[in-house]
Formats: sequence, C-alpha cells, structure tokens
Amino acid sequence: MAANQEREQRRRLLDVASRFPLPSGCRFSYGTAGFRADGATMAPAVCRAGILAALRSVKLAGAAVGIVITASHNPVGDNGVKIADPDGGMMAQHWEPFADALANAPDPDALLQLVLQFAKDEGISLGGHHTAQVLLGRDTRPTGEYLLDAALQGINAIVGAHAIDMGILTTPQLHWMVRSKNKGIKASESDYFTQLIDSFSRHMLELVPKDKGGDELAKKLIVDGANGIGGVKLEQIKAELSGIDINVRNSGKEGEGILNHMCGADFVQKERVTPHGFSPEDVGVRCASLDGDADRLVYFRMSSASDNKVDLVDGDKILSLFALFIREQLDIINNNGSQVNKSMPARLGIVQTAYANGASTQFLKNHGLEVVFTPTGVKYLHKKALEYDIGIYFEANGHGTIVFSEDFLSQLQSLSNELSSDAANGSAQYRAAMRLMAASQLINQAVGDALSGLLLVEAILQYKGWSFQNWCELYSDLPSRQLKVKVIDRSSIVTTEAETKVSQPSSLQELIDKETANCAHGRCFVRPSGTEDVVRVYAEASTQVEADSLARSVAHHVEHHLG
Ligand SMILES: CC(=O)N[C@H]1[C@@H](OP(=O)(O)O)O[C@H](CO)[C@@H](O)[C@@H]1O
Ligand SMILES: [Mg+2]
Repeated sequence: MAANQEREQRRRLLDVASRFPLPSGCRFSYGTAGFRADGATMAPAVCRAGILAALRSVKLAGAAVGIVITASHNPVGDNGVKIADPDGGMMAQHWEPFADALANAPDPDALLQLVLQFAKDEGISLGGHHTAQVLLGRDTRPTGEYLLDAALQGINAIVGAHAIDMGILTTPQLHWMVRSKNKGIKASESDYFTQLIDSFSRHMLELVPKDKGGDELAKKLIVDGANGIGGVKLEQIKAELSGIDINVRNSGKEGEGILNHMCGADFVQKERVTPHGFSPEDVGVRCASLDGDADRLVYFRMSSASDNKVDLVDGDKILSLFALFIREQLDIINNNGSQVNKSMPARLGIVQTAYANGASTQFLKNHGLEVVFTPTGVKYLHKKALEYDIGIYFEANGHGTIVFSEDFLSQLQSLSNELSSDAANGSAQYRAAMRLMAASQLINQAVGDALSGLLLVEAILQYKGWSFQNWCELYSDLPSRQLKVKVIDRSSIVTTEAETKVSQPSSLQELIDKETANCAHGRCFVRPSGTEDVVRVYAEASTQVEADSLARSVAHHVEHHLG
C-alpha cells in the first residue's frame, strides 16, 4: 500500500482504539453468540467488532457483512454484538480467536500490531483501493444507540469501509438483509416484509386443501413479544396477514413491561409458566412466545384458569411439525403415481443437539427420518444442515430453521414449470412442489427467525387442519431435568460425540454411565456452557422423580471431581 495510505490506516486504528480504552479487568470472549456483557461496558468490544466486521468484508472482496447489537433473551441491561457472514450465517469460526484477541488488546499499539499481523497472515490488503460494506442492526435495548455509534467508529477506522445503519431490527432480519444483498436481490425491510406476507398469505395458504383450514378459533393466535423488537415488527405487519388473527402481548410498547422480564421464549421454555400479560380468559387459546431479538420461537397453551402452568411446544416439536410437512410433500412428489412420471430424490436431514428430548428423536426416527447430532450452538447445527438437499434444525429452546440447497430449489423450479404447463397443473404433485417452493420463500434460510417460523407453523397447522392439541400429541416428552453446577474451571471438562460423553476426566464418564444404568430410559450428559460460567447437567428418564435424581447424583459427581 502507498505510504500515505498506510500512515492513514495506522492513524485511524490508533485513534479509534484510544477513544475506546479497554476498562481494566474486562475480558471478552466471542462465545456461542458473540460478545456479551453489561451494556454500559460494551463499547470497546463493539467498536472492535466494527473493525473486525470491516476486515472480514475486505477479506471477502467487499461482500456485505453484518453486525447485530443485541443480547437476545438476556436482561435489558445487558447487550452484545455478533457478526454475520456474507451468506447471512454466523461469522466463520476460524476468525473467532482473532475476534477474542482484538477485543482484549490492552492498548492502541497492541491493537494496531494485532490488526497488521492478522491482515498479513490472512492476505488482507489494508489501505488500498478495496471497499468493504457492513450492515448494522440493533434491538430495542436502551444502550443500542450508544453501541451503534461505537460500532460505526470501529468500521470507519478501516480505510474504504462503508457502514449502513439498517435501524432497529430483529436479529434474523439483519441476517436476511446481509444474505439478500450478497445474492443481489432486494434487501430492505419492506422487501423482507413483502416476502413474508406474500409467501404466507398468497402462496402457503392458497395451497391449503379446501376442506381444511379450521374455524375462527383455529385462526386465533396470541403472541408474547417479550417486550422486544419481534412484537413491534409483528404489530407492523399483522393486518396484512390474511387467514390469521394475531393479538400481540408484551408488544414492546411504552409502559407494557420490561424486555424479557417474566416473558419471552426463554422464560416460557425454562419456567413452563404463563408469561406476564396473560389472563384466565386465554385458557385454551394457541399462544406463541418470541425472545427479545426474535430468533427463538416456542408455542404454549394455558392449561387451566386455576394455575399458571402451560402445555409447552418447544423447538423439538416445531422441528417435528416441519419435518413431517416436508416429508409429506416429498412423498407426494415422488410416489404420487400421477401420469406425469417425475420424481425428485432429495436427501432430507434433521439436525438436533443432545438437549433434544429423546422422545422427539425417537419420533423422528420412527418416521424414517435421518437424524444427526451436533454440539450446542446454532453455528454447528446450521453448518450440518447445509450438507443436505433439505436440512431442518432446531435447538430445544426454539432456535432453528430449514435450509434448501440451490440445486434442489432449481430442480424444484423446473419440476413446477413442467407440471404447470400441461394437464398436471392442479395435480397433487404440482401442489406439493408449490408448497415446498412457498416454504423455502417463507422460512428465513439465513438463520432461525421467530417471525417466519411462526408463519410457517401457522400455515402447516392450517394445511393439516390440526389444533394445538393434535400438535401436542405428536409424542409425549420424556421427563427431563437441567441443572447448573458452578466449578473452579469448567474448561477442565472435555467432551466428545457431540457433547454426549466426557472424555476428560474419564472417571467422570464412568460414574455418569453407572448412574444412568440405574434408570429406566435414562440418558444423561454434562458439558461446560459456552455462554455462562457453569457446567450444565442434563438428565432424562421415564419418570420426573428419576430424571431429577439422576441429574442430582451426576451434579454431585461433577462438584466432587471439579469442585
Ligand atoms: C442448553 C441451552 O439452551 N444452551 C444454549 C446456550 O448455550 P450454552 O453453551 O449451553 O450456554 O446459549 C446458546 C446461545 O444462545 C444456545 O445456542 C444454546 O442452546
Ligand atoms: Mg435470541
């Protein structure tokens, strides 16, 4: 690079680093979901994430990269930052060590040296005639705007980088925008809404058989917006969603409540009780709950007016509904026996983690589906799902989506073109192909998206003519228990086989095996959390008493071994 450009690049980096000194004692780690901490302490990490995102875009020849400022389901005082790669997925994992080093660089000089060295190692030419673009989004947290400014300053510290503030968004909207922009398709918020509304109302619902679709109650849905951005966005589009009557609670409006406090998908899934803002009048109505940045979705129903317990439909059951629907459409296309003898072999893969309830895995396998496991964290699940023609993944907590390969979608497109142009138009085979096309447009293929996931659930329930009860009864969850154990150093536990076995200390696994063997349908594993300073224990058994006791005994062994 020319000497003056090089000087300018160095000056900008030193400048920005001195504007955002790292408070002493701060240590950031780019965990499962980027950097997270108390929002008021996040500016240095967010500024550095800005530098990181701009470097990532330079490295990828100027492709758009995303920054989301959010702490998801965590308390309103927290905030965080994560980076989306050009395909809309999470930042490539091999950049995470650099992300950590950059966030923790102790002073401006160390930061400059780190960037220069990394740029050299990665072959990134700085200060030259490159361009970089970074799209930014943030949730409704009060520290969002202040952190946005820190991110902008970080991006602008890289010569040639261009930042575009997309405003207050759900996390999946920003991922969708990054993906769309790089595909050369329209990527604004109104394009996102149009895609959702059209693929739901015009395409999916049109393909519901005439004798299905349900009555007025079946169309009624109450959504707990966690007082976050998901409720705000849903309010904006709900009037345009025909065939469904949505009532938003905890909508994020001034005075309605605090973000994620006693509400939202994480609260409902963990506590299994009604969120704030619901009353006995809601008993029996189908309800959904989003998390604070609207990338998680669970469903529930208040079981009775006398207590606040709920019947929960978690990510595993949403996954099961999606899997049955997709399988059914593929079967119609391939076994239809229609006069148009077309078939479309497709590899359908279901991806879960060890936290998936064993009953869901059994259910999916009983339906002949291929189920595979990855470690916890959507970056692993998403990557695995991409190996299939159609990959469906969900974490039990409600984060998940469906991904379709380009090749499969183009075959599907040609099949529907062929079928539409002859006597088969209107055939079951044609309609099944069109349903898959509509699903691929409705679902956010960049990342789990509570809004698009919710609309796909609603469309499938109408298609099947199913009530919440029918859906709940697909299978019964095995009783389970999750515990957290505080230990001195959680990293001393090393796991293998998608985190289901402890390889170190090996004596711990022997003890887990022994305890598990004492339980009917017992299953138990432990792993260090990627987001909290704890070891998580998960146990499942045929009764709640046994699951509780298995979890307790194993937690005791963990404490004893690692104290
Ligand atoms: C048991 C559990 O729910 N773990 C969560 C949690 O990860 P841990 O590594 O378990 O702390 O946060 C992740 C990020 O939100 C999410 O992907 C994951 O599912
Ligand atoms: Mg979230």
